[in-house]
Amino acid sequence: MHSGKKRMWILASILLLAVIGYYIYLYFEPDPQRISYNEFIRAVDREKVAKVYLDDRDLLKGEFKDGTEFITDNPRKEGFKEELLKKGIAVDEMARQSQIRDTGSFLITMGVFGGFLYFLSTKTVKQAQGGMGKISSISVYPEDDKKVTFDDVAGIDEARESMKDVIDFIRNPEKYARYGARLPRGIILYGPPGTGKTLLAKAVAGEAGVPFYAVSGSDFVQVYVGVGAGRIRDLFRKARESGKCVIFIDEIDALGKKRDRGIGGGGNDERDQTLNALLAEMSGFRDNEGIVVIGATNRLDVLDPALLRPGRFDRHIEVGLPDVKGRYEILKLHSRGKPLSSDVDLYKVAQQTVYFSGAKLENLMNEAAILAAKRDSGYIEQSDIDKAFYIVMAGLEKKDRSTIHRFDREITAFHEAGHALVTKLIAPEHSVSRVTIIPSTKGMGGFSMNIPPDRMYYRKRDMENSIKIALAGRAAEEIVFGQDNVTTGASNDLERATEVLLDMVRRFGMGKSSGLLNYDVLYSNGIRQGSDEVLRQCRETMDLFYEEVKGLLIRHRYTLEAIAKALLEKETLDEHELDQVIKECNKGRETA
Ligand SMILES: Nc1ncnc2c1ncn2[C@@H]1O[C@H](COP(=O)(O)OP(=O)(O)OP(=O)(O)O)[C@@H](O)[C@H]1O
Ligand SMILES: [Zn+2]
Repeated sequence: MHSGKKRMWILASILLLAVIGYYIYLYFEPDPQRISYNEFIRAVDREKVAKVYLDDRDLLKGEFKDGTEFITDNPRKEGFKEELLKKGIAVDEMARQSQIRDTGSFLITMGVFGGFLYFLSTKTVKQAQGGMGKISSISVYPEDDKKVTFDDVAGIDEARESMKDVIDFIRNPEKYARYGARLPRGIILYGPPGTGKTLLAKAVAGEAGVPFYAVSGSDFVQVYVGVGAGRIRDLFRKARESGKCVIFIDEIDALGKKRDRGIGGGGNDERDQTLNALLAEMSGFRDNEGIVVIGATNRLDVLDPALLRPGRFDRHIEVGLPDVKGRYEILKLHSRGKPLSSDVDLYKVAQQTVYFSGAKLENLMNEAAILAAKRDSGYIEQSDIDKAFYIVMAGLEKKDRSTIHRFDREITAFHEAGHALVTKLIAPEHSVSRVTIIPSTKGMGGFSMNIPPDRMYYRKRDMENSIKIALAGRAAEEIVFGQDNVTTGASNDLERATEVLLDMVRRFGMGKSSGLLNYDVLYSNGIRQGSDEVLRQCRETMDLFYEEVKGLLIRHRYTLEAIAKALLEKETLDEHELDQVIKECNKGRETA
């Protein structure tokens, strides 16, 4: 929006200047003298006329050989042009000035021209934002919205510290040159979406007080060979003109993906050219230039090694999901300027938002603020944050719950009860901070918030448990409602379970018969034979786990039903309430 407005203003100023300029020109230009047709004929005979502008209007304009202009009546007769030409007079049928003279048509011309300019600029900006236009140049503007500093970045302290050096490099490149230090030219920030990579890059520019140029890698991948490379050169030329600066390339994997070494790995010419252009531009920096290129990607391991070599993007900084303390800091930051009621405990919110990225946390506080504003009671309360939590997790709560089929509610209750109960039984170190059957517009029936303890490494057991917990929803459905009544509600669960299992077998050497090989490495070297074995192993293990979970739930069916019943009643259970239900059941069993 911002830059669009700016463009409009620039456009308007150009038009205004052009109109003013035109009138000044009119004012100073001597009026051509009006001569009669006879005078004109005489002048022609005496070979005084150099040029005639011919069209089919009443008057025609011409130039004498001494450069002065005249106007006379246009005879509009056939053969007139030929007569003139025979006498050595130039005839111009484009009717240059006479047309432009006409201010109306002049304005139209300018309008069209301006519109064209405007069209061009919007188009290129769209491209910079991820469009797929095919114009060879790319427009980048240093972003001039509110300056971002390190104060705007919270909860990712390590990444922030690493970036502090970079600011000093940009500010004092001479200092480092004096010591013969090679400056980092390229830095890769990698980590999950929404963790603040863009924010961090912006903050570096903000702190160093230099312009920030942002593009996306996908803008450079074009259909036509050579276009992307041209754009890279454009970008760097622009950046160099401004001296010191930060160039940010989001989604750098789009142009620097590993080349496929597998069967038929011909590669992609266009992408290679673009990548080569980027590398060439980067090695073209002088060390004291103070230009730093920051690339961002979700995965470091997919990048072409050529990109990561020394002298290129040789600094790799992880920007991970924030831990509890980090989440707390981010929540505090995004509560600035928001009136929080005294019942809000941000630390508790931080505890309940495991796996939330900075972007999600920002979103959470924003949704809470919107809810509070709708209520208009002066403060954001804990209940607003709770509601916002569901909105962020699963889209808006469905307004009209009465329309939900009773059967749906029941099956959801058992599904979620299954997840919760199996967690409590096999992985008591997890906390189950919420279980709910409140449906969402995104179609998720309900969910349970399952928080594994923060650990550096995960044991095989932990991974197996997370698979079993994921399978428990479907298992509960099957036990209670029968095999024919299981629902599609488990699709996310199965996806997650499959991912974990595949990782175990393929990457971590945890499969029973698949050995310690890393199958990703095998595949990327063109060895494909193992995949049947991996698949067989995965299926076998999954079936085994599923039977195990079913057995577990059958043995604890009484508790399962109790949890489901409590869910149907209250819709949401927190950890304490869940523990309470389970305890009651155990007591009942002992006395019975
Ligand atoms: N560490 C953080 N501290 C404060 N705010 C954050 C943080 N991380 C994310 N945010 C908020 O989320 C928004 C989006 O983050 P940003 O665009 O920087 O993420 P990203 O890692 O670049 O994501 P993507 O990989 O999707 O491009 C930021 O503008 C900010 O409001
Ligand atoms: Zn589930």
